[in-house]
Amino acid sequence: MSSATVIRKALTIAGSDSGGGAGIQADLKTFQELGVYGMSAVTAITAQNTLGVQAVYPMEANAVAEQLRSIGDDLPPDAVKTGMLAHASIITAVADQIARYKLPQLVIDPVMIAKGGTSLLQREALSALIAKLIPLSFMITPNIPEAEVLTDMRILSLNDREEAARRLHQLGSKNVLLKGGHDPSTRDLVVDMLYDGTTYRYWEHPRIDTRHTHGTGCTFSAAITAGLAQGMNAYDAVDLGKAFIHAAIQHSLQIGAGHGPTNHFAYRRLQ
Ligand SMILES: Nc1ncnc2c1ncn2[C@@H]1O[C@H](COP(=O)(O)OP(=O)(O)OP(=O)(O)O)[C@@H](O)[C@H]1O
Ligand SMILES: Cc1ncc(COP(=O)(O)O)c(N)n1
Repeated sequence: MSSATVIRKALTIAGSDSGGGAGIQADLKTFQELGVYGMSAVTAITAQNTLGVQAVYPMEANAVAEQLRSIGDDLPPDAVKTGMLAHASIITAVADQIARYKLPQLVIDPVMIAKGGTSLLQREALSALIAKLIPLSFMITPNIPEAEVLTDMRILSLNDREEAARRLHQLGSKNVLLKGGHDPSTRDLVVDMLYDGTTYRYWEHPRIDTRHTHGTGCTFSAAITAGLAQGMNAYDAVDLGKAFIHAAIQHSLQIGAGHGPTNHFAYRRLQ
């Protein structure tokens, strides 16, 4: 690498997954695979493996703020993503530091519940997410259940999705990416939708028949963040994210006795 090479930097603000398939670990692996320097602010430590979440230890909000100050003072990122935020106090600290350092290109993955059912966000934290963080975001990437909670509506059809995307856009996110992994109505396909306030764009992929999908949402939003850090627009970053997550699910890893992780090596090996 020549000394003139520009190093793009991406920051993840998320929980640690000891099993390495989701959270901070998935994000940093994804940044690395996509050629972006990865940084992290840890919001919670989870004891977790492919069988589920055994314990959750949220950080103190001030510990999260201090990590963000260390990064903001010296290593300004080109794009930022949030994952598990656990508590309202952590959300407030994150929003304050993002505003203070004017951190750009914020992608919010509004993580609420782990695949096994463990809550990763206190119910009372929702109003802080909506009032403080979403208005700062460049993109929000809810799955269908998360979008239902944030918009207070049922999403049963593609028309409902468009209505939910409009409501999320009104909350202040410039781009809304509604993920279709949890939509049973599309059966053999997974359909993701991006709304920028004007246009709805769709990505359709064959649904891969696997139970090894631990960390799909984290990995996908990290790949989008890596694309944004490299200067891509919203559409191109989502396109990159889709290619990355599809390859990672197609070649997902059968490790552990439960739901294995996606394969972060797969995209680059296929290039
Ligand atoms: N079985 C599958 N086959 C192909 N693509 C999938 C499959 N499941 C999910 N995806 C894709 O993976 C990405 C993440 O989608 P998903 O809806 O699972 O997010 P998520 O529920 O937030 O993930 P997580 O449960 O890890 O938080 C989306 O682009 C979605 O279309
Ligand atoms: C620290 C952390 N962050 C996010 C998830 C969501 O991932 P999944 O829904 O695949 O369990 C998780 N399980 N753990």
